[in-house]
Amino acid sequence: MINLRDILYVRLGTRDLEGAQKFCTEIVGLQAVERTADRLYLKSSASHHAVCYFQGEPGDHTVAFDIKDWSQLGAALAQLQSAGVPCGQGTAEEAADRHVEAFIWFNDPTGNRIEIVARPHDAGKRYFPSRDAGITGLGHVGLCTTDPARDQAFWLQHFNAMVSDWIGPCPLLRVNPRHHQMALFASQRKGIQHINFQVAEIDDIMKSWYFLQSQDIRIVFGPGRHPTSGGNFVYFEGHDEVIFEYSNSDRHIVGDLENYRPRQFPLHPTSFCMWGSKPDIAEFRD
Ligand SMILES: CC(C)c1ccc(C(=O)O)c(O)c1O
Ligand SMILES: [Fe+2]
Repeated sequence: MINLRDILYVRLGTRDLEGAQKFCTEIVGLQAVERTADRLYLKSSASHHAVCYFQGEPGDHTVAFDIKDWSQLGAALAQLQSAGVPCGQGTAEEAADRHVEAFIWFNDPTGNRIEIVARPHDAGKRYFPSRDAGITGLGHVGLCTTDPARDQAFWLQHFNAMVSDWIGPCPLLRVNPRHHQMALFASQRKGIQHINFQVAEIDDIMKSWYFLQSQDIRIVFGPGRHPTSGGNFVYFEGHDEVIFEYSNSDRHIVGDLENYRPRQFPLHPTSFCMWGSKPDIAEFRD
């Protein structure tokens, strides 16, 4: 069993680093901490970064988690190798690029690239954005899956992942008490469907909703409230058509875990939003 602690960063390929920087700083409210000819690092908390854009193909996505016990990184790689999972160890140069001491990578059954990180670097400077979106940190990703049941079984077999709730066949998975760090999202493709940043309160959601409209940003869902995590939310389309979500989900799964039963919500609009907002998101329309 590989014990993960939390989601740490995402890496996104882009052909337009300048556009990514403008959108993420001026619209999303992330802080650019480092920029080179082919890299852009953006932070949302005390961690060195939550998002790294690299010069490359849009759609080339990676999600990273940190491991609870860094001394178990080698054992994690051995477990994945013996199970026949495509995987490998990052080089020292690749680790430096990620601002971590060490990492391994693997592909999930859909083909999503996931990294497991040991001793990620924190930053000496606190998060200080130019736009106050109320962000408190990276919350979760919506990760595309071509077979939700298969990929759920993969995550439950190898990791400390647990199902918090299902919407239709799609599980909301957690590796710590927060409601979810990953929402497996039925799709025909691999990659990240949305990136969630947690914000402090509902006022931040509504203030951003007005702000995003004033900037002609396409709102694709919300404002609304998820019955699953309980979070208020707004989703909007960003650079390279990646969708961003702000939410203030405060549901934690704690207490008598032996008897916790994930709730099964039907594949119906009310399961996505209890206020009646309708998503304008490709995967929902298919
Ligand atoms: C629409 C997606 C899959 C979704 C559903 C529920 C929650 C939540 O409970 O917070 C999300 O964050 C989602 O992104
Ligand atoms: Fe989400």
